[in-house]
Amino acid sequence: MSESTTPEPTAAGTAVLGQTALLQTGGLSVRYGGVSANSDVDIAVGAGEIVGLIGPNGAGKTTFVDAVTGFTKATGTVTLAGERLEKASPHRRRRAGMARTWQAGELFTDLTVAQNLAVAVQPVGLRALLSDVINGSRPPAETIERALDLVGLRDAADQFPGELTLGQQKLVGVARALVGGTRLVLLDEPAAGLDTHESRDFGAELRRIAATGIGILLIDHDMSLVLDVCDRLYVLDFGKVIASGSPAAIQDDPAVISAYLGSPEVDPDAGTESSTPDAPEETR
Ligand SMILES: Nc1ncnc2c1ncn2[C@@H]1O[C@H](COP(=O)(O)OP(=O)(O)OP(=O)(O)O)[C@@H](O)[C@H]1O
Repeated sequence: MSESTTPEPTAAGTAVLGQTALLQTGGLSVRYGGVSANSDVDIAVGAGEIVGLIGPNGAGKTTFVDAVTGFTKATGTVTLAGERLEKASPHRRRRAGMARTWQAGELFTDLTVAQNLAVAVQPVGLRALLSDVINGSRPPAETIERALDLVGLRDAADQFPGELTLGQQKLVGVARALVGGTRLVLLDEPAAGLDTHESRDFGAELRRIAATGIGILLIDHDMSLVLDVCDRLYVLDFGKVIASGSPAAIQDDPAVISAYLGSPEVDPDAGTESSTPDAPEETR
């Protein structure tokens, strides 16, 4: 039982969503020694919404995912569908319906797609191991099929990752996080390495997943994917949210252009170190 059952959605979260958020963080903060990796981060994701989290390298995006999913020590609140989870273990948060992908989320090349998903949901611990030995290892077939359905890859269940396109392999990575009643998925650079065409297809699949009611938090440096597919964006810089809003509003926000969109990483023509506050169009 959590100590408090009262969610405390921030004004920002409720105002934007006009509904109770699926995920709501309140004042989430993480310190690594002298570094404030996340500082009072309030982020909301609604059911069926794709929310982007962008920012320069080292801004604290992965730290935020680690803090929400319980993989790093944080202060502040994490509420999923009204349930306070900031004190819960990563395992309990997973069971409550939140799942994540990892930046280096490679698939097992000698396992089939279905087996890659089954491995991801194998329960851990001695009791689970004993039950596996007694009952035989039976992957939950319907759950796996459903997750593959969500990413449009049901027919690929018996194929090996090497037989799939890179875009399909990335979707298998997403499917692994969708197994077993996931309501909110946090995707950490899931489209890394995809070309423009693959990235567009990948974005279309994300939209299909969100249309089923799953909330998605998307971290990616591929700005055309993020601007195209997200309903709303948050921008982190030095661990703090410096802006939030629609993709159109974010593209025109001078603070964002200065901190991120005007950087050479996104716009190689924008110069070296300095930002280009006057040139938001060039960042598209
Ligand atoms: N385990 C850790 N121990 C100490 N410092 C860390 C740790 N993880 C991250 N940091 C620091 O916290 C800050 C935020 O890092 P984080 O990886 O969250 O940024 P990011 O926005 O995800 O970056 P990128 O876009 O490069 O993935 C950085 O200064 C980083 O060096």
